[in-house]
Amino acid sequence: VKNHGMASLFLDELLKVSRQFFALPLEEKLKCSIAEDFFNGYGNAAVIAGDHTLNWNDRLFLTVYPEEQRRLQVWPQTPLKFREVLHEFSLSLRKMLEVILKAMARSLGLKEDSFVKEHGEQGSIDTRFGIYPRCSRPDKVYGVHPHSDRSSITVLLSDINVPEGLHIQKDDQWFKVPVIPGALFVNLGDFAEVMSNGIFKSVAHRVVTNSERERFSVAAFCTPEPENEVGPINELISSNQPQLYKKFFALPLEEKLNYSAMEEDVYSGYGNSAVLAGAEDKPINWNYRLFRTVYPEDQRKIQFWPQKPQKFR
Ligand SMILES: O=C(O)CCC(=O)C(=O)O
Ligand SMILES: [Fe+2]
Repeated sequence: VKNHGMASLFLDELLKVSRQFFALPLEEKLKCSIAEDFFNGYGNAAVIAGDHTLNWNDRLFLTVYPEEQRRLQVWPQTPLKFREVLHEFSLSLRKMLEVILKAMARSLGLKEDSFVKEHGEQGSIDTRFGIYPRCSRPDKVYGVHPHSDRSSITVLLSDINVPEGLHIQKDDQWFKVPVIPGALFVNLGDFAEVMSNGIFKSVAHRVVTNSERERFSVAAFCTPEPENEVGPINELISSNQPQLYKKFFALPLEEKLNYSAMEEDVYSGYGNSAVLAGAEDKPINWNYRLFRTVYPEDQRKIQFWPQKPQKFR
């Protein structure tokens, strides 16, 4: 995407503060270590060996929107301009997100604000600053494994000094994403696929490593409000286009009960959270939930994972 309202000089500045942050001594970076939410902050991507190739990068995650969810205690104080630049980036991202969601809706003949509404005013924007160090065995090691993003859209700024890094998959083939100075790359994520009832595809992508130069990137993941159980827009469901994605919590109770919490493992499963009345001034919990252990993989109880909606697993 070009003409996104962010000047080239500003994007250069964004990559510059990112480079400067990662160039700090480790003790300095560790001041921004992952916060108590296990998400915001500095850390490296999980390196899970086994028979998998590794992820080879360092990253700094910072939620920028809604503003009250910022955890400023892990926002870098050096370089000095970091916070200001990130704040400005967040304002531009908000505008860009709205323009893109509206354009996506129009392109499907929907009311302009269909996706904006599904997304909600308080949808989150999480930024991820990443560095992929030089790697002597690019044949063995990914920067990031093939995956799709959980976002509705992801906005990506790539290092203009490194012509190759990100690949996307189409028709079982991998394609290099070109790096165009001044442009941003927009990836559709899982929520775009769900909202559009499968018309938009959540694109599989990966990052390869490089033995010659390190690479930087800044990604911004835009995700619907967590309280919204997002589903396909009604107008996109018809007899020709059956609903591909259902809302788990909207399923009939009998169906949800197929995934009830299990006696031998009360943690994994669907059920409502304990309503502990007791002391009169304590509020009670009022929600439904489905717990499943996902890792380690050999502890998954796959027989109790929902088979509907089809994409759940
Ligand atoms: O660094 C990139 O080019 C993309 C990273 C990515 O796909 C991710 O963090 O989800
Ligand atoms: Fe991604």
